[in-house]
Amino acid sequence: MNYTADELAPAVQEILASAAERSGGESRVSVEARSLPAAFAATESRGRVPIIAEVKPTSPTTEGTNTGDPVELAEAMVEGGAAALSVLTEPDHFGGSVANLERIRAAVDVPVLRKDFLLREAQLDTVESDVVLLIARFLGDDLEPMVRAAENRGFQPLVEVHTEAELTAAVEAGASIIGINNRDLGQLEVDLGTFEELAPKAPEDVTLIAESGVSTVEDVQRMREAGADGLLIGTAIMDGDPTTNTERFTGAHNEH
Ligand SMILES: O=C(O)c1ccccc1NCC(=O)[C@H](O)[C@H](O)COP(=O)(O)O
Repeated sequence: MNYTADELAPAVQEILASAAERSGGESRVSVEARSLPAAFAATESRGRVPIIAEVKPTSPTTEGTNTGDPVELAEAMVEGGAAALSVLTEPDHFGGSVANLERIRAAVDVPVLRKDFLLREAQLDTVESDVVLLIARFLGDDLEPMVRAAENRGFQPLVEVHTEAELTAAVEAGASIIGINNRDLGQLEVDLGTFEELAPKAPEDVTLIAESGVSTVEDVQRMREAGADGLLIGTAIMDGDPTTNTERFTGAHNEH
């Protein structure tokens, strides 16, 4: 692993402790993934900003829980023009579930990202998705084998980074989709400057995603100007009407 527990906020320590306890799937999955880069390209060709809209019922930094039907929320985001969806499967701190992901993926035709804290190869076998999140900070030396294990099952791995060292590790692990998280998972502070600082250091041919803390159209424009091919937005889409919110972000003036 790439961290020591006392560097992490208590909520993150709890998230990782419960992730370590969760079992894997009973048999190896094999996925025919819907392409995330192709979905981004299709959205760009319509003059819209590629947004991965997140079905995020709650989180350690969100007040209350959105009890809306996850499939209805997901369909509303697709209606608003989301290029792809992110679905929390973490059950203990984000109100997510594997069942939510299965139902949503069956109901929509855009790529679906599984958002969880995966620590072991067997946990990849819990459910099918098109894209799977691998967090560099928590995988450390296991990152490269997890990237290979995900690809061997047909998943597109999205490797999440927050520092230059993690970005280097993601590139060395062969990641072709990299998410720069503006939220520091150590202390849960958000700074959009993180993406602006790291994006120029990423290889040109990587699909680059700005994650977390985006709440206004100006934030979308800022991330696009800094080089984001797409943005992952949770709270600001879940808070209010998901269709209107997604439409607003996908329609942010496209400077990219
Ligand atoms: O969102 C949290 O509170 C959180 C706390 C601890 C670990 C991870 C957390 N979020 C994970 C995410 O990556 C976000 O859900 C995602 O990037 C969307 O962020 P936002 O648009 O700020 O809701």
